[in-house]
Amino acid sequence: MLELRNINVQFSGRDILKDINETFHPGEIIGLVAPNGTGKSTLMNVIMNYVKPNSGKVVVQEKLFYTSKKDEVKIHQIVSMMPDQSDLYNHLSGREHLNIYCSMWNSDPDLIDKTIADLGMESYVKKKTGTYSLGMRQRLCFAMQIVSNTPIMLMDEVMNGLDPNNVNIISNILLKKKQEGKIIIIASHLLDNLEQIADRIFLFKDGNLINAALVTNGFGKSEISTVRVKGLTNEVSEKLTNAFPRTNVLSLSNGVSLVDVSSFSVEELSQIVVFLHDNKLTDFSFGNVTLNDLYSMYYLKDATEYSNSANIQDLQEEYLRLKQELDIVKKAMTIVARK
Ligand SMILES: Nc1ncnc2c1ncn2[C@@H]1O[C@H](COP(=O)(O)OP(=O)(O)OP(=O)(O)O)[C@@H](O)[C@H]1O
Repeated sequence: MLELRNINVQFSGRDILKDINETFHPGEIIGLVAPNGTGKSTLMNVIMNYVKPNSGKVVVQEKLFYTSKKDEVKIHQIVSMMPDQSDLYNHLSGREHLNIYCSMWNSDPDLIDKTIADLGMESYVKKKTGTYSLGMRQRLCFAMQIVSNTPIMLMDEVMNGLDPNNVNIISNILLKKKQEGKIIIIASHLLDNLEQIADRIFLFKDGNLINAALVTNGFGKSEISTVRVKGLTNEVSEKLTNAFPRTNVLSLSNGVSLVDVSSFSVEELSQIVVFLHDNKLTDFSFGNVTLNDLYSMYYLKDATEYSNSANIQDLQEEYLRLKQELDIVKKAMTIVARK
C-alpha cells in the first residue's frame, strides 16, 4: 500500500501540490493526467523522496516513512521509478543494464530472459545502447524496471516514442503486473491507452489531484451515459435542453458536444434520436464520456455548457469541498484515537 498524507509542495511560492491525500492499493494501475508542467513528475519525485515536500508524508506498506537513510534504502527496495533514457550507458549493452538492475534489486535472474522475450528485444539486446533507436531505448528502460520487480512502480511517460504495437505489448505486460498485485502509477499523455489500462485516473488541476470518475456523470461507466454529437449548434443545444429538461449539454472545443443521458429511460433515449434526426444531426454515438473529453473539459478553456442542472464546475467544487471535510474528519478521528 502507498499512502500520501497531506502532501504540499511549493516552488517559488507557487502551489504545485496542495494537500494531497490519497491511498493506492496492490493490484491497481493509477493514471496521472495533466498538461505539461502541472505537477505529475513532482508527485513521483516526492514519492521517491527526490523532492522533499514542504509538509506531509509518504507512507509505504503502512510502516515505512522517509525518516532516515536506512528507511529510504528499504523504501527504494519496494518503490522504483522507471529509469530515464538519459540514465543509460552508451558503452554497455541492454543485457548488461538488465543484469545490473537484477542484481541491484536482488530479483529473480530468470526475469531477464522472460522480459527480453516479452518485449521482443532479442535481436538487439546484446548490442551497445549507444546504437539504439529512441523506441529501443524506451523499451530497455521499461524492461529495467520490470526486472527490478518492485511491488510499487512509478512510470513517467512510459509510452514515450513507442509505436502502437509496442504500446500494446507494454500495456499487456502492465496488466499482468497488476494481476501480480503491483501498484503501478503512470503519468501519460496517451489518453486512450491510459483509459483502457488504468483502474483509477487522477487529473491535476491547481495543485489538486481529482479522481476523474467523481467529477462527471458519464466517465468510466459501463451503461450508456452520454450521447456524443458532432455539429450541434448553440441554437439546437438550447432547443435540446428545453425539450429534455433532465439533461445538460457540454460543447467541447474539439467540435464534439456531450449530452448527458445518464438518467434517461429507454423511451427518452429513442426520443433523443428522433430529436437529433429532426434537427439534421446524423453524426452521433451513444456511449460514455472519454478521457479525451474530460481533458477538453478541464484543460481546454472554451467549453460551453447548456444546462438545467448542476454543471461540471459545481460538481468539482462540491467534490473538493466534501474531500476537505472528509480530511478534517479523518484528522479529528486520528487525534481522538491517539487520546
Ligand atoms: N526543482 C524545481 N524547482 C522549481 N520549480 C520546479 C522544480 N521542479 C518542477 N518545477 C516546476 O513545477 C511545475 C510542475 O513540474 P512537473 O515537472 O511536476 O510537471 P509535469 O506535470 O510532470 O510536466 P510534464 O508533462 O512536462 O512532464 C512546473 O512549473 C515546473 O517548472
